[in-house]
Amino acid sequence: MSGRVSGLVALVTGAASGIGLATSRHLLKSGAKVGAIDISTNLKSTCDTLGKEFGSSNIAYLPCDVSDDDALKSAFKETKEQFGSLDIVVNNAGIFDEDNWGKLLKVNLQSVISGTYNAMELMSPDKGGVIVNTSSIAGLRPGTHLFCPAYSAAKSGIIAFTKAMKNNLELRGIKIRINSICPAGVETPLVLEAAKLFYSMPQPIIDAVTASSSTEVMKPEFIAEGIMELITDASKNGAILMAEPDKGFTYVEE
Ligand SMILES: NC(=O)C1=CN([C@@H]2O[C@H](COP(=O)(O)OP(=O)(O)OC[C@H]3O[C@@H](n4cnc5c(N)ncnc54)[C@H](O)[C@@H]3O)[C@@H](O)[C@H]2O)C=CC1
Ligand SMILES: CC/C=C\C[C@H](O)/C=C/C=C\C=C\C=C\C(=O)[C@@H](O)C/C=C\CCC(=O)O
Repeated sequence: MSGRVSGLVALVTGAASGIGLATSRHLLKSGAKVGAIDISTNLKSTCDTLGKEFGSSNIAYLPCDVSDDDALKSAFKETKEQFGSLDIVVNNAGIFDEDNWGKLLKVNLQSVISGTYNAMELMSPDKGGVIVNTSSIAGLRPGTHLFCPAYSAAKSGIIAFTKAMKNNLELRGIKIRINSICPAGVETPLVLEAAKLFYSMPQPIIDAVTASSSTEVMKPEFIAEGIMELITDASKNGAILMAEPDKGFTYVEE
């Protein structure tokens, strides 16, 4: 799968808000059909709004808890059944909840792994496809994200999984590309949760994080542009794309 997304079928998790919503909108604007997965009650109104703008036959409303493997598999199958194929998957849903780290690992890491296996099962062996997994700069720099160790572990896990799976797919001759995006702070409800925890930390932690990380936030639409690049640029496979307010987009060197 490379180049234009017009006429292709995409599935986005966490589609009701923030980066997932901006990415779904970008895909629809570019002519793709989108299976929109989210646990939020806002998903219905989000799909209605997107349907009015881009055509209701181009969006599938798929309420689902991504940490429930069976429910996630059904939602993936439903997308293929409704639209006839599955070409693009953005495993993006996530939470910021250090206290509930068991749940965090399921939502932020397990669902990315199960989403990837679902995609591999449903994408066409001839046409192939592309998967983008939303990690975080916290996954690349866990040592500076000392206010959220479990979140950082989940996001590091996504990067390791993406790199290993890229080699796995390539060596088996499977025509699926897999990439990951690693944003720093993005203006969404999730970063407000992060800020709440961050400002409750002891002063030495606040000082250490502030000294090492940007306090600026980016717009979700900017991150969606990076995800679209990872989807459409056929040369990107196993790519880890960082997005930072001061530097913009940079790829992690191998
Ligand atoms: N906002 C930020 O600063 C950054 C966010 N990220 C990552 O980007 C991804 C998207 O987050 P944002 O757009 O920022 O947050 P958001 O809170 O705006 O969107 C996350 C979406 O995921 C959904 N979701 C949560 N748990 C779910 C579950 N169990 N099943 C299905 N859907 C579920 C939520 O309902 C929400 O619509 C996450 O993986 C997050 O970790 C990465 C780096 C920075
Ligand atoms: C931690 C909250 C981030 C921004 C809120 C506010 O705009 C300013 C906070 C002041 C200083 C802290 C900045 C720390 C930033 C980071 O460490 C970023 O990488 C964002 C961290 C977590 C958000 C979720 C994520 O990166 O995946």
